[in-house]
Amino acid sequence: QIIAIIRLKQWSSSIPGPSMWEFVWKSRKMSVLDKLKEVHKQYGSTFRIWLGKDLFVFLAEPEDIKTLLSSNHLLHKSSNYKLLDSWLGKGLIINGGESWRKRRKLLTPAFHFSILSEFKESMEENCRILIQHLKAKTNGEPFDICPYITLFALDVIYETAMGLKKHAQLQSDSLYVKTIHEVCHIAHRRSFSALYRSRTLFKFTKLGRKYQAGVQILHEETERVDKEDLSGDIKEKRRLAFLDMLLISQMEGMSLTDDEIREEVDNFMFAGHDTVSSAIAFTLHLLSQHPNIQKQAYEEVLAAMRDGKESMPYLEAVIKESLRISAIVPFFSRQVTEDFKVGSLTVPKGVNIVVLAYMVHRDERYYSQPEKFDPTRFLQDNNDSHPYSFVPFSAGPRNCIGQRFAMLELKCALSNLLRTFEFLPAEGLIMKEKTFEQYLQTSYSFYQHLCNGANLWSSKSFGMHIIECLMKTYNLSEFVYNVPGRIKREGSKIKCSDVIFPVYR
Ligand code: HEM
Repeated sequence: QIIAIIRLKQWSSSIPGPSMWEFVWKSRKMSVLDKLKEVHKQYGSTFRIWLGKDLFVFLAEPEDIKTLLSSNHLLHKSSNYKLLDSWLGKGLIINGGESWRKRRKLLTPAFHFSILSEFKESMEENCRILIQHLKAKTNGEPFDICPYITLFALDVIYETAMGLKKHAQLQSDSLYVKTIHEVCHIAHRRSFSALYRSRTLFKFTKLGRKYQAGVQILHEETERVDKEDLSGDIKEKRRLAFLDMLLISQMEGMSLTDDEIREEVDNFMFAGHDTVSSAIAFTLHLLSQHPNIQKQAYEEVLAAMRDGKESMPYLEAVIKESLRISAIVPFFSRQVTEDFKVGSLTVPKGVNIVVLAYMVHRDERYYSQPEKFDPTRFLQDNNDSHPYSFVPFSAGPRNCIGQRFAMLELKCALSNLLRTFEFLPAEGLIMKEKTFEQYLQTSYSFYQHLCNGANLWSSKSFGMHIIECLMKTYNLSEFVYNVPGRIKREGSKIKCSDVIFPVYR
């Protein structure tokens, strides 16, 4: 292995990129995405970063991305994904090669559009619950809408994956709901920490033990539903779910074992809730900042309801533009298992290649004023665009299997929410990305001290009080906050992910 690493070191010396020290040290002070943006600016659209013994080559050129994603040979995920294997096993997300191909073939019919319509009822019903909760909060005070949306998305995926109602929205203190949040947070933290990335060391840390205990709780829940489903014990059950389809295929002699089925359901639970809830939150956030766009979307939603039409092209463009700017999955990667030619590079076995969707979506050749939120980009026929300059769901054989499901859920949630509420930005807060991330780093302990047990955004006056204190302490002339989903500090009560002020229409 040492010889292989030395060879890769030699090969990578001709590719520009920062040293690991420079990257890790500097990204301590800013978000990883901002750091990648900076590296991209400095070194160009192909650059490399060594993280420990792993070499990552980043691509942000649509033509290179096309070569990579459309390959039928490059089907293995990078070493990064292994951090999740104790939870997700050999499910679709991290599995590779022939084993992945077999499972993907089995699971694809479960996402056929005729089956997806079965899930619409569950989405609508959960939207009604979400709206009831938000109505109760619209008393003139700004509040963080994110936790409500997360619970909504969790209920939808739980119901559609397992066929049962979780009622996360009604019982947010349930063990399963808490655990899934905790495990997601730990997995996120782990991927950016040199200490926690080591499997052996992680196991012995407090966080590692917490993670393992959480994974066990999640596995037990999926196994319980799986067994009950097999024995026909579930009284409450009434909807067809992904799990049923997997069980039917098992009965019909397809070769998925009980454990494999459990793994796939865990994968849907993971891939299907945080992505969708972040996308809804981002979109509402952007709409709250752009009242004219919100108005146009609202009018289209009303007209569609009046005319009994399903099609809402403007709302769809809003969603796409939001997915472009936010890039909910900002990068994803593959491991090269045999020499692979991409652009002018012949990438040797063992290298991880990363698609930097976040930067591709900001390529000025395809998106003029890329930071501007402008849904009309997706309404015009743009012959100059490149099909691989928009890859929120990835593309090619390993694209997102849940893409249609996600779009259906996004349209359902956003049309219902827009029909009922107007979303306003919280007063006094200006959105700027970078500064706040840097700012959080420096003021973390101060936040902990101030927030001490309270939800930062639970009341406007408390939020404003904290902001004033921070501004005074750090001698700042303006307070800025990040886009939703980017900043979620664990352990503290900081929740600046989405401060939106909904007004009941
Ligand atoms: C806005 C919402 C979503 C976004 C932006 C999104 C994005 C993505 C992306 C970029 C990938 C490729 C990741 C990679 O190559 O590492 C992916 C894969 C995947 N997604 Fe999604 N996703 C969304 C929602 C969903 C939903 C709702 C489900 C399930 C119901 C789902 C299930 C999966 C699965 C199972 C994979 C792995 C597919 C494979 O490798 O064969 N996703 N998603």
